[in-house]
Amino acid sequence: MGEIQETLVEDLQGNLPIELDLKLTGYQTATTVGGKIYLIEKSDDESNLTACVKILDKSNGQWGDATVLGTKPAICKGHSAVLVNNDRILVLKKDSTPDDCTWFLEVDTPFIREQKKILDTEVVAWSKGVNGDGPKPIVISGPSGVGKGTLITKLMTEFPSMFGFSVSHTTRAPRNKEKNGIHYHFTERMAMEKDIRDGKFLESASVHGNLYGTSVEAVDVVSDAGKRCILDIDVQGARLVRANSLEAIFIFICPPSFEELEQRLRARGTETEEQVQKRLRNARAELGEGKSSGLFDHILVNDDLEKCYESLKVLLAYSIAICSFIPIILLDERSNIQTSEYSF
Ligand SMILES: Nc1ncnc2c1ncn2[C@@H]1O[C@H](COP(=O)(O)OP(=O)(O)OP(=O)(O)O)[C@@H](O)[C@H]1O
Ligand SMILES: Nc1nc2c(ncn2[C@@H]2O[C@H](COP(=O)(O)O)[C@@H](O)[C@H]2O)c(=O)[nH]1
Repeated sequence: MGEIQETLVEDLQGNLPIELDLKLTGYQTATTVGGKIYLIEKSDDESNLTACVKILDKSNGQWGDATVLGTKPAICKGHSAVLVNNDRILVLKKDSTPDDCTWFLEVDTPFIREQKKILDTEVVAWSKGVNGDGPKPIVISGPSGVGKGTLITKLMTEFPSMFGFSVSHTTRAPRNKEKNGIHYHFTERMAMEKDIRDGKFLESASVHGNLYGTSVEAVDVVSDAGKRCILDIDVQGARLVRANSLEAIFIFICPPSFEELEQRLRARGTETEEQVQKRLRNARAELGEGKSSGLFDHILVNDDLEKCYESLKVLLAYSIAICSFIPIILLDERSNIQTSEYSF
C-alpha cells in the first residue's frame, strides 16, 4: 500500500462541481473520479456508524449503489476524503495522528476492474491503509487438519522475535488446552457480529458453522511489537484479505492426499464425527479453490512435517527478501540454484 503523504490529505468538501450543488453534512464527503462522484457518508440507520457509499453518474445525474467489498470502516463527523492515484479515495478521520489507521475506498484499481467484470455491477472496495513500511503479513491457509497450526507453532518457536501470531476471534467453543487470548479470542456471536458491523474486523467468515475473524487490532498488536504478522485463516478469509488489498504473502498448505488429511483430522481427536464430516466436505472445496484460483502466491505440500517446515522457511526467506529488495541466493536443490545460506 505504501506510505501516505501528508500533503495529499486535504478536505475536499469545498471543492465540488458548482452545478451539482450538493449540500454536504459533516458526515459526508464527495470525491470526483472521472465521470462519477463518490459520496461517502454515514449509513441512514442511526445505530450503524459504518461508512456507506453512493455514486452519482455525472452524465445522467442518476444516483446508484455499488457492491461494496471489504470491511466498512466506522465513519466519523468531519472526515476527509482525497483521491489518490486516480483509483482510490483516501479517507481520514478528523484530527487523526500518523499512528491512526487510514482507510481507502478503491474505485478503479486493477482489483476493482476485475471484480466489475466478474460481478457485472458497479463495485467499490474498502481497504485498510498501512502506516509506514511495516513488514508484509503472511497469510497461511489450507483445509482443516492439514497442519497449518503445527507449522506456525514451529516458526514462532524458532523465531519468536521475528513473527507474531494474529489471534483471531471465533464463536466456536474452546478445545481442552486452548486459552482465551492466546489461541483465539473466544466470543459470543452477537458481540462479534456487532464488532464486524462496527468495522473492527479486517476479514471475517463463517467456517464449518462458526464465525471466525481477524480484527484490525489483532494485526496492529503484532505490528506494534515490530514483528511480522502471521494469519492462520481459511480460504474465504484469504480472499477477503486479498480483496482488502492488505499487501501480504499468501501461502496455501495442501495435504499429500485426501486420505492423509482425513486421518490427521481424526487422529487430532478434537472434533465430533459430524464436525469431521463437515470439515472434510469443506476441505474438498477449499483444495479446489486453493490450487486453482491464483489467489495464493505459493503452494506447499505438507507431507513430511520437517521437510515442509524447511520449505516454508526457504520460501519465506525468499519472499521476504524479494519484498525488502535484499539480494539473496536461494537454497533450492530442485532448480540447482547456487546454494547459499538464508536467514530471517
Ligand atoms: N506432516 C504431518 N504429518 C503427520 N501429521 C501431521 C503433519 N502436520 C501436522 N500433523 C498433525 O495433524 C494434525 C492437524 O494439524 P493442525 O492442527 O496443525 O492442522 P490445522 O491445519 O491447523 O487445522 P485447523 O485448520 O483445523 O486448525 C495434528 O494432530 C498435527 O500434529
Ligand atoms: N476466515 C478466517 N478463518 C479463520 C480465522 N481463524 C481461524 N480460521 C480458520 O478456521 C478453520 C478452523 O479452525 P479451528 O481452530 O476451529 O480448527 C481453520 O481453517 C482456520 O484457518 C479467522 O480469523 N478468519
